[in-house]
Amino acid sequence: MIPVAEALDRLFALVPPPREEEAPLSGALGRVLLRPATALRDQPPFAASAMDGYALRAADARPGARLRIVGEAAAGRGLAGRVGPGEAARILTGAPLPEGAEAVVIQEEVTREEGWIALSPTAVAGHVRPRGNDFAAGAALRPPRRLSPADIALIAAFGRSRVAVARRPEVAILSTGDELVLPGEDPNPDQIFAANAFGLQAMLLAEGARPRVLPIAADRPEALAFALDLARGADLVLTIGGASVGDHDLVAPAVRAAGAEIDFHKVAMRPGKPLLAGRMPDGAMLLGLPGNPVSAMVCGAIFLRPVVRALMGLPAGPAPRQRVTLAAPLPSGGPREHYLRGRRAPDGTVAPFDRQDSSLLSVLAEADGLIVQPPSSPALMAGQEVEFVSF
Ligand SMILES: Nc1nc2c(c(=O)[nH]1)N[C@H]1C(S)=C(S)[C@@H](COP(=O)(O)OP(=O)(O)OC[C@H]3O[C@@H](n4cnc5c(N)ncnc54)[C@H](O)[C@@H]3O)O[C@H]1N2
Ligand code: MOO
Repeated sequence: MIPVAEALDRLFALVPPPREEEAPLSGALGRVLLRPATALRDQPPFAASAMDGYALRAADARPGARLRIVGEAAAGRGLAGRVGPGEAARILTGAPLPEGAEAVVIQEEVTREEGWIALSPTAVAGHVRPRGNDFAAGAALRPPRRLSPADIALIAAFGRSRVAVARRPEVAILSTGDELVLPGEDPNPDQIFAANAFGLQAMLLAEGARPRVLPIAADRPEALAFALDLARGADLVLTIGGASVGDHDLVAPAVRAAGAEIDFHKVAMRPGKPLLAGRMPDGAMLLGLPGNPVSAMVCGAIFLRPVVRALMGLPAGPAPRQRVTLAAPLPSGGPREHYLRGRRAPDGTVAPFDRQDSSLLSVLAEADGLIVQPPSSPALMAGQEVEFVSF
């Protein structure tokens, strides 16, 4: 058994460098930028009005001034002429400031007569956005960066329709076990519904990966060999179940028979001990998760998600942890790092659930995250600080 941190380092060592592709902006959300996205020109590309009103010379912006209207500047349709002394131009928000004009007075602060305006005593001139106010030509968003909706708006404003991002990794998900049927199927009395593949599929979708759920493989070497064949082409092969020491735990022998190199098998964590990692003969990463549903989801949060983030082009790093205060005591821990399902109270303290069995998805669904109790930890009292991996 190796410690969790070492297992994670060894997994990151198996992650191939991200593969680059060009994505249209409509397909860029949540992807990781691999090259700088740069602005084609200044924004705004001209001094622009921030308000609807009248453009004038700064020297004419005196309360009570009477100015002759010489034309109109609208967004997308500037005024060809110029604004001279004693003159003003009708201007609308986003329009280029006409030549000669230096400021804008909002329309609420003028009185209009045919062809003329008079500035009110309280009129204040201003309301101009200088050229390049938002960004200058050549301004860049730099990698690595997971693209947010705001980032995509900015890149569009840069004038770019495509961005260089990491390809979404394809993850083949293989559930194993004679006892499993798909939700919607009619199980025998000794069967259960396969749950883990769908929880992990959701986790992968949330990270931006492309999960591919394979048919469930029965506990027979031929069935596993066939299913592993179907996984070809994936960047990561994720198996579920069959990782432990039982008579029907066939995943390790099956992946070996398929030509995989196993890097490690067993991690000092609870739940999640029978974790398996390696590389398939075609170079794909291999991650074998334990079958117990909570074990699979905990390994998903602690190992799969960080690995997928690295495959997506983000820097390698563990699931973020926060320090939180325990709302209830914890008994002393065993030699494995313990990830206890916990609930956060409104005051920010975290309480472990009483029932921590690794088969309890009903508890996991109510949990806000995992309390991390280090290996061989003494009993902890309420009020003590612990690390917490938030969902
Ligand atoms: N003698 C020992 N027995 C076990 C050990 C051990 O060290 N010595 N480890 C235990 C631990 S810890 C775990 S975790 C489990 C994991 O074993 P496997 O990875 O081989 O998982 P399975 O035996 O295939 O299944 C365990 C459990 O989970 C259910 N399961 C499996 N796949 C799914 C799925 N896709 N959706 C929902 N539920 C699933 C399965 O029916 C079993 O109930 O081994 C312990 N045993
Ligand atoms: O490690 Mo198992 O994953 O404790 O239930």
